[in-house]
Parts: sequence; C-alpha cells; structure tokens
Amino acid sequence: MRAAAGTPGSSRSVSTSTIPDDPTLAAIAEHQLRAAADRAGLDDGATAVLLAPERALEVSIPLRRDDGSLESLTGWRVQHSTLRGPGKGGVRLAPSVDAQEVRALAQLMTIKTAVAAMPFGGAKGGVAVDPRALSDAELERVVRAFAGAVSPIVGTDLDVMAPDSGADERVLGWMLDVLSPDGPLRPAALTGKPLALGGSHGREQATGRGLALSFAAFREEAGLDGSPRVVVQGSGNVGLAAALLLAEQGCRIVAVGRSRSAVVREEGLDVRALADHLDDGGDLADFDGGDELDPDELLGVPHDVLVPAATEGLVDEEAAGRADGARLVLEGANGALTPAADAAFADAGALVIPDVLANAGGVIVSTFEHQQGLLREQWTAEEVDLRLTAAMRRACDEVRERAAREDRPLRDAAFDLALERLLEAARLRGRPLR
Ligand SMILES: NC(=O)C1=CN([C@@H]2O[C@H](COP(=O)(O)OP(=O)(O)OC[C@H]3O[C@@H](n4cnc5c(N)ncnc54)[C@H](O)[C@@H]3O)[C@@H](O)[C@H]2O)C=CC1
Ligand SMILES: O=C(O)CCC(=O)C(=O)O
Repeated sequence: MRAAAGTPGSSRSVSTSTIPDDPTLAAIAEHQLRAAADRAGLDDGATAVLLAPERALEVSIPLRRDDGSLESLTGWRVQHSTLRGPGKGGVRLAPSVDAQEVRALAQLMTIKTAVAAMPFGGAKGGVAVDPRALSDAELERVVRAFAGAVSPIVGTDLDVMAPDSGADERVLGWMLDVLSPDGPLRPAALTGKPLALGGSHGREQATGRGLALSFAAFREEAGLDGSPRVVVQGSGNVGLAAALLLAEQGCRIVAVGRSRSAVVREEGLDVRALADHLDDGGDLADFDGGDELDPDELLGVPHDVLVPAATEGLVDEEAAGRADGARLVLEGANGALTPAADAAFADAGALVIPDVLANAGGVIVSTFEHQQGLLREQWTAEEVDLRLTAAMRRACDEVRERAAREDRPLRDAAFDLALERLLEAARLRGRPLR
C-alpha cells in the first residue's frame, strides 16, 4: 500500500511489522483491548479482569421444523461489563456465531457505550442459525425460545437487548412478548422493537445516521470536499442506510457490495432506487442502474471513502492494499478491520473512524428508546435526531481532541477515553475494575 506523506492521519501511523492480521473478532477485540490496557498502565491481572466477561450464558434451543423434525441450536448472551450501567447490545442471528464472537462483540459494546457516554455497559447475544434458511414460523419459534432461555438475566435494569445482523424489529417484537410474561408490555425491556410496541423513531436508520454524522464531523480533517466517491461493503441495515444518508450529503456512491454480488456506477448510483429494488426482493447484480461487479473487486473500485459495513475481519492487510486511495474509512461493521489493516491505512495517510465511534448511532438511539420506555413517552423523529446529532458530535469532538492532543489514531483515543470512564466508575464503586 502506498505511503502518502503529509496526508491526513500520516503523523499517526504505526509500524505494521508486529501487528496481527487475524480476521476473527476475538483476536481483533483482544488486540485492541490489550493495547488500551497497556497504554493505561494496567498490569496483567487488571488486564485479565478487563478482558473477562462478568457473565456468559450458553443456551440450547430446540427447533421443531415445520416438517416435524427436531434440531438443536445454540445461543449465547454475554454480559461483559455492567460497571457503568445495565448490559446493552444486540442479538446476532447468523450461522457463524459462536461463543468467542459473542464475547468479543460484548467487549466492544462496553467500549462503545463508554465512548458515546451512554449510561450502559456492554453485552451481546447471538444464535448460531441462518435466519434466511428458516420459515417465518420456525424463526419465531427460535427467537421465542432464545428469549425465554436468556430471560433470567436480561430486562429493563439488567441487560437490554437490541437488534444486530440478522435480527429486525419483528424479531425484537417476539422477544419483547416473551420478556413481558405477565401480559402488560414492558417497553423498556429491550430496544429496536416496532414503533407500535414502544419503539423509537429513527432506531432503524440510527446506525447509518451515526456513520453519516461521523463522516460530516471528520470529512474536513480527511481533506474531503465536493462529492467524494464512496464504496460501501454490505447492503444490510447499516450499509444501505449509510449509503442513502451519505448520498444526501453530496457523496457519490460508486459501488455497493454484499456477500455474493456487487454493483458499480462511476457517476454514482441512485441509492434510493437501489434500496427499493432490494426491498422488492431484487439483488445487487440485477439492478439496472449500474453494472454488475465481482464482489471480490469491490475494494479496487477507485474511491475516497470506504464504508465496510458487512461483518468482521473482511478488511485485512491485503484488502486494505486494494482499497489504496481511500482517505477516510468509516468502520460500520464491528471489527471490520484487522489491526494490520488499521495500521496499513494509517501508513497510507487514511483516517480511520473506528467502529466504537462510527457505528455508535444505533446504541445511542437505543438508549433514547429505553428512556422513552421508562417514561412511557414517544419522542418525535425530529427530537430523536436532534439528540442523536448532539451525542454523535460530542463523542466525535472528544475523540478528535484526545487523538490530536496525544498524536494517536482515533481508535486509540476512543479506547483510551472509554477505559478512563470505566476505571473511574470502578474506582467510584470501589470495585477492582468492576
Ligand atoms: N444493526 C445495527 O443496528 C448495528 C449493526 N452493527 C454492525 O454492523 C454490521 C452489519 O450489521 P447489519 O447491517 O445490521 O447486518 P445485516 O444482516 O442487515 O447486513 C449485513 C450485510 O453484509 C453482507 N455480508 C455479510 N457477509 C459478507 C461477506 N463475507 N462479504 C460481503 N458482504 C457480506 C450481507 O450480504 C448484508 O448485505 C455488523 O458488524 C453489525 O454488528 C453495528 C452497530 C449497530
Ligand atoms: O442498539 C443497541 O443497543 C446495540 C447495537 C449493537 O449491537 C451494536 O452497536 O453493535
């Protein structure tokens, strides 16, 4: 990858020689947490306490298929830290989910809620299942069984679940029904639920909106004016919302990719038409507003801004080399970049806005949804957006100022800020870190 002296971020570069390129989320999150612990001067014991989840529950989920056959699935809920508030984090439904992945996602949630100064800790859940391979009835049975199995340890003041990949508001509606066992709806028991069940305006687009707000906060520092070209990896909740909102900010979305297909248009895609096409069951490959692209070539499409918003570890050092030319990376997916890719972007002078800041819009609006549930209120879309904008701006400013003061990458500054808040909470509660 080309080294670009004098470009944004170049003064914050680090040597890549000893930096891991392991694409598993467990390795990525552990590397980032250990590095923060080292900078904070934590000894081995305190670092071990920082890494360890407070509680991890593994549950077995019997699935009765529509044809009458029975299967056994496995699910997890991991509460990494409740030092700063109840656990908070989504539930992922994907075949690749395992205990290590959920644990790492929970660790990142602890950092994210602290960076965003939300009154929650970090948790995450998941079920190892492909939701697209289930009928609606099968999916509902799986989701209800999972919610029932984790119900002793989750809820309003304990651990507030939310959506992640593979889970939408319908899924959260079923879970909420299980978490309201006496009958009356408990609207603060989880977030990301349908509006009619006490959900919040803006939650569905919130993660993408947060990405767009962090783009606005850092575009000048990255030297991006006019209509920067954007490549988006992932066309799910996060990727599509980000693409739509970045297009509204004058960006040219030149390519979008997903697991098995991608589409490119140098002049910029009509993202609204693309979103409608996908909503109608179409694929990126058959969208007639652009040319079909091999998804392996997505990162090679010339661009100024890269939005990896699919899943973890997809951008390793080699992929970062293909994305040569990106000046700003908005990390939409949790752990999208391996540490080696992170370092390669820094060496090339690209500014990386890390996941724990860039994609915090989701948990910020989830926090607002929780507050509305407790107050039995429903805020207007405008009010939610004003509060989200203020929270994202404040977090971006705090991370930017710290990075500038210490001449460190934004990721280091975000982790250091979060760790400082965690250590302060531990000290005030009289806990050894927790
Ligand atoms: N949904 C939310 O509110 C939040 C999600 N995130 C993170 O953002 C990421 C995406 O989440 P969602 O958009 O909700 O998921 P989603 O399931 O709606 O969409 C995921 C997209 O990524 C694509 N994808 C998956 N594997 C891929 C691969 N190997 N190569 C290329 N594309 C691939 C899928 O085809 C799909 O388009 C995840 O890392 C998630 O943890 C982070 C914060 C909040
Ligand atoms: O909305 C939430 O509470 C959490 C969303 C989430 O899982 C994430 O930010 O990774």
